[in-house]
Amino acid sequence: MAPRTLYQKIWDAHVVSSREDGTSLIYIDRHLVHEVSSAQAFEGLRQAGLPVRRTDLTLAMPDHNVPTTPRVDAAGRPVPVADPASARQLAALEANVAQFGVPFFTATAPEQGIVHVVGPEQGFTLPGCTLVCGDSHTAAHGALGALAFGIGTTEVEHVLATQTLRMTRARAMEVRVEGKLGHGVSAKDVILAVIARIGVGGGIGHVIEYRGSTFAAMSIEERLTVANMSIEAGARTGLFAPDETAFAYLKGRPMAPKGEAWDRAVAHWRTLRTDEGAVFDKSVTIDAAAIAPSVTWGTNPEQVAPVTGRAPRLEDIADEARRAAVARALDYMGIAPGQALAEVAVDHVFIGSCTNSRIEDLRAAARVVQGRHLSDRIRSAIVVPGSGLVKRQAEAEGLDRVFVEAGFEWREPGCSACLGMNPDVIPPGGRCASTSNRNFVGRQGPDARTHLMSPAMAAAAGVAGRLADVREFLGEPA
Ligand SMILES: CC(C)[C@H](C(=O)O)[C@@H](O)C(=O)O
Ligand code: SF4
Repeated sequence: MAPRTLYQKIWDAHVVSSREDGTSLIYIDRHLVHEVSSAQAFEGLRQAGLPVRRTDLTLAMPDHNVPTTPRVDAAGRPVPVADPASARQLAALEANVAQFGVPFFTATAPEQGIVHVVGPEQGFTLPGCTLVCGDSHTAAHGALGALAFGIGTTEVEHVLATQTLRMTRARAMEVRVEGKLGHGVSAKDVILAVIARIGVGGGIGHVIEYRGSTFAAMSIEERLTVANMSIEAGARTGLFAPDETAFAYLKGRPMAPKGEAWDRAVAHWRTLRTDEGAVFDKSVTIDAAAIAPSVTWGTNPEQVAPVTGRAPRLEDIADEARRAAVARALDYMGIAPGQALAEVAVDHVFIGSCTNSRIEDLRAAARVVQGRHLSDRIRSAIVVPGSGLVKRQAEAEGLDRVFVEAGFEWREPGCSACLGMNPDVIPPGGRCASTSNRNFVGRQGPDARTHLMSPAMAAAAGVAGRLADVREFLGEPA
């Protein structure tokens, strides 16, 4: 057989049938469900009189709309959700999972959290599986070697009913990063550098495989950050070949295989790598040493620069359309062309989202704020763990105290200020140092301004009251 990429191998293993028109029916091994993209899908099943075909391969939880303030009162009673639209959507999910028998973590379950944090954490996400969710950041699960796609509500219904999905084959792209990352440089800086290089359309039509020594040295949590943002480069999804790091991460997780089944699974997972000589349709290589702690200055994730740098000067941009787009972005962001980024004052901090709300993210942020306090300029600063288990772990390590003593609020798990679908909204004109993945116009609230960065950088921005270089807050490199 001709040498194949990892993507081809997982795809080939899941084709149920192929059509002349180039589409294939793909078997889906795992389906994550949240409240925003599932209501119509369940309604469709109801109308067609269909059950959920494989409830055992489906897992649901609320994440987008749940408030991140306490969910039970002092007497242990659930606190009602104030926003009527959110309350309706959350109630609909609860009713649907009950009617169709779908496994469910309620808003007060210790395991509840953002689907993309909970899936890997529970061992629901496994190497070589196909995984879907009605959510664009499903690409995250590629960190464990799952072929993971964000899908629309109609497709959610199709998967619920049939456990299959009709898809066209993508092209394969290789993104290589080689070498050791510099002091204070995180996985978030790496994926922002990748997007800066290939552009927000650079991955269109492709599945990205992340390769090279820098990625091989990353933990699963760091890989989750990288794979998560594949979609921000336009890619269909992102993938890492599962390795010893992935197996060690998964071993003993509640939903991972056990005993002999584990040994068989690992033996299979070891075959899941791109063969020598397999050809990628596109390939880029980035030198790890060239990546700096970075912040976005604009309104898409490719508009990013080292924090020591400046916003672009319009006269340096030859292309007229690009110049106009940059001018519009800077105008929205309230940043002058050529302005030094470290001069930009910040008034909100958000540490959370499926990109950066895992335990390692919280540790990295806590390391920066330990013994320090938020600047007087900061109007709101929240830390939102990605799941109840992350929250509990952080509390066991005393990280909640570190954040609270520094002036942060310590919250319940959910999507929170990543997008304005719940009470955690940045006010108009507010400027937020955010560990999320999208800095689009109005993403965190109408007229709110978002600067994407790593957890350590967001912590540094909170302490400084401006965009700040985390290296000034860390000790000398070890
Ligand atoms: C609400 C949901 C469907 C949406 C998505 O598809 O990604 C959200 O998670 C986002 O990040 O914008
Ligand atoms: S945390 Fe943000 S990006 Fe992730 S699923 Fe929620 S809203 Fe989407």
